[in-house]
This record gives sequence, structure tokens and C-alpha cells, in this order.
Amino acid sequence: MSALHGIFVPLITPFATDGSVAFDALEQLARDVLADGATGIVALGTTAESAALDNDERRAVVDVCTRVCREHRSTLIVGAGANDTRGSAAALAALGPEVSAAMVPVPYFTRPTPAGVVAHFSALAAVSPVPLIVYHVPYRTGLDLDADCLRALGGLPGVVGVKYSAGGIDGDAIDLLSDPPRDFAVLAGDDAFVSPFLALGASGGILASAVLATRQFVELADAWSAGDVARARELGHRLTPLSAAAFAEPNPTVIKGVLHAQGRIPTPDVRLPLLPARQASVDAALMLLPRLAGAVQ
Ligand SMILES: O=C(O)C1=N[C@H](C(=O)O)C[C@H](O)C1
Repeated sequence: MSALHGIFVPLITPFATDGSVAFDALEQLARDVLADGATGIVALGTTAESAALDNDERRAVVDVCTRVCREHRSTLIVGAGANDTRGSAAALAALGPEVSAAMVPVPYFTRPTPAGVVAHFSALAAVSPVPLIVYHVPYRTGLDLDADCLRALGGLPGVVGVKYSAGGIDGDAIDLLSDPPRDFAVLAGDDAFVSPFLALGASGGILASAVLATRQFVELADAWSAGDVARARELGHRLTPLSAAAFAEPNPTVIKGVLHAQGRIPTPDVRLPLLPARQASVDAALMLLPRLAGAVQ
């Protein structure tokens, strides 16, 4: 697939006051970010509290996102997979033809060797109905992968990209970006580091905080892609504090607090073991939004 450029917004799962999923609010969020220029959305990312949804809820979330992406002709990425190969293959088999790619975590908790990780993705790519994006997030999976391992994954047929979320820009990120596999997209997955990632050649980002300032993140990606360094730097410096504020507490608690304060979702509720963000954290993020509103050209 060639559509892995630009900003992809992983959507939160809004809850109604009775605890059910607020599908109408989810649909509106999807429409908003696509209208504001996002290349696509991610359903069932970490941001969606996927682990706290049941199978029916997960299916219904994907249905809503599929419908909106179809109408907008936009890219739909769906989070799928777990820490074993058989279960991950079953999750992938359930994805429909309108899913552009699946975002599959490096197997967490089990602690396979790098060769085991490559064998895992090789087995999944062989059976998956859709292309795979490797979700590399060592602070969640407990498994660090070096640039050579990521290149091996990127060389597998059917593996089209990586969401790189190592908590910053480390030597392996620089190594990978200096010599990525052919037709392999490196996507920034740590919101506060997206601007330097794009400067190094990443093709875009999967960024939960982009739901709060979609047009500005899109313009950031466009500016780096066009080589407008001055504009890109300025926007990056303006957006970084928002991303930092959005992640001051476990994702997506602050983002939900902000969206609720803006009237975009019915409650700021999250499901256990997450707890709602403190009001001070939500206020700190909210305070940054007015000065961003004038930042787009
Ligand atoms: O759900 C996602 O995809 C993202 N999750 C990350 C996280 O919660 O660690 C953050 C990133 O913005 C996208």
C-alpha cells in the first residue's frame, strides 16, 4: 500500500454515562479529524482502551470507523494482535477488505528472541488478509528491537511499516531511518518526537494528541515534506508542549478530559485499571489550545 504518509489519528473510545460505548461521538471524532486533513484513522489502538473492550464493542468500533473511512476515501488502520502468534493470526483473519493495514504489536510479556519476533511477523504476514504495520513500543511490550531486527521485519512481504514508539529518538531510530527497507514506512509513534522524526525522514505519524489539533499536525507533516524547515520547526515547537501535556498521565485519560471539556464526548470516563486524569492535567492541556488555533496558515 502507498498511503502511509501523513498524520493518522488513533481514536479514543468515548463512553456514555451508562458506561456503554458512545458510537455517535466516536463517529463524529472520526469525521472531524478526516475533515481536518488526517490521512487516516486508527481504530483499536492503545488509545482506544482496546484491552478493556469486549469483542462486540471492538467489532462495532471497527464498523463505525470503516463506514467513515469509506465515505472519506481515507486510510483505515486497525490495531490487532496479542502476545502469541496463533491468537494474533485469528484476530487478523477477522479483518475485512476495507481495512488498509493492521497495526500489530511486537509480542509483549512472552519475551521471544529477535528471531522469534521475525518468525512471528513472518507467520502473520503469510496469513493476514491485510498488510501489517509493526507496533514497536518497548516500554509497553518489554521487548527492545534493534535497527537490524526492524529492517528484517520490514523486508518481509506484507509488512509495510513500523510505528516507532521507543519513547524518544534513539540510535536505532537514526540507524533505521538512514537505511530503511524499500517501500517501508517509518511512522513516528511518540507524539512529542514527531517533528524531529519527520525531519529525519519518517513518512508520518500515528499520534493520539493529533485529535486535539489535527490541522496543525497535518501542516507540520506537510511542511517537513515540502522542505519548509522554518515553518516546520516553528509548528513542531508549538505542538510539542501540547503532546507533552496530553501524555502527562496515562494515555488516553488527559485527551478524554480535554475532549469532554470541549463538549466532543459525553463523559471523560475511562475503564479500569485506568483512572480519570486529574483536572489540573486536563486544564494544563486545555490552556495550550487557544495559541495553537492561530498557528495554521
Ligand atoms: O493508540 C495509539 O496508536 C497510540 N498510542 C500511544 C500510546 O498510548 O502509548 C501513543 C500514540 O500517540 C498512539
